[in-house]
Amino acid sequence: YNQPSSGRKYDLSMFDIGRPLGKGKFGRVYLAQEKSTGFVCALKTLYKDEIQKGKVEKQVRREIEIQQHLAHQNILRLYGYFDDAKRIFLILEFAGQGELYKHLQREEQFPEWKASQYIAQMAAALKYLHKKHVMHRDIKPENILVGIHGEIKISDFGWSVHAPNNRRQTMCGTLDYLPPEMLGGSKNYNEKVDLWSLGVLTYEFLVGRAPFEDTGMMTQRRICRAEYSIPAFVSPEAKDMIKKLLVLDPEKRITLDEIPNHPWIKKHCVTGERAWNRASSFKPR
Ligand SMILES: Cc1nn(C)cc1-c1nc2c(-c3cnn(Cc4cccc(C(=O)N5CCN(C)CC5)c4)c3)c(Cl)cnc2[nH]1
Repeated sequence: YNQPSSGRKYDLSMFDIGRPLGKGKFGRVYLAQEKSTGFVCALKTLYKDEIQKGKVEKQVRREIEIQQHLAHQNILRLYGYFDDAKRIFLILEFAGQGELYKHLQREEQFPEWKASQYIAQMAAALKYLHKKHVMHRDIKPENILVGIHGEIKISDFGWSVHAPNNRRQTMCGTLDYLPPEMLGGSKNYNEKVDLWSLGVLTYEFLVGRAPFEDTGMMTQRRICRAEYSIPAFVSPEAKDMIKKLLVLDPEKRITLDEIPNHPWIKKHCVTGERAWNRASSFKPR
């Protein structure tokens, strides 16, 4: 296929709309096929009145502006967008295995080899983002999709901004993933916020719940003190990785460059021959 390009002008009549794939706060996502090329994509519809009511025009504009200029295998592509009287349409990459949080709910916990490969892919995507001085700021399972080959793809750039950021953000949704430096509305933080969230994500992949999960105020207090415990079934290498990400001082967190060489990543990283064997012996569950 030749994929849609952001230079072209699109309208709804150019797509055959398929089944709904999911829904979010401001609209739904549909499976769609671009008629002239047969290209399969995900069409995300956002209702303009909902966006105005939710006062998130700036966020949507930023999501489009940022995601449109990104091209990485672990970041969901935004090929283009168009609008009609009532709706904005985002032409997104179709992720063949859907939403990661549903996989995590079904499996409860991921085996260490799978969690390790997911975190290696997240680190590669974040390294690409940070090189462009973009910080995501909302890394969590609900914002990650799974591609047809089981690779993960960061989606939903509604909270991403260009770093460094000194704008106050009203937070909604769970506090579980917020780093200490973003709590209490402090303004000056940088890309290292994504490293803390990567630590929370690693913990949740392996344990099946977030490390600071608690009632409102208690969650904030436990985050600010980095108060969490890791169950005994978690391997020493994985424990070490979590400990090196969930560090209060952003400057003391393990860096994205160091992650690929960490024992927990090297132990499960599958490349070359072994990757081929694993893939060819794959038996669907
Ligand atoms: C389902 C499914 N099954 N299979 C086999 C494949 C899929 C599939 N889904 C997608 C989806 C998809 C669909 N819904 N969603 C969830 C969704 C839908 C609409 C909006 C949101 C949303 O607002 N988000 C903001 C809040 N954060 C937390 C969250 C984001 C969020 C994403 C996309 Cl975008 C691309 N490819 C897909 N492939």
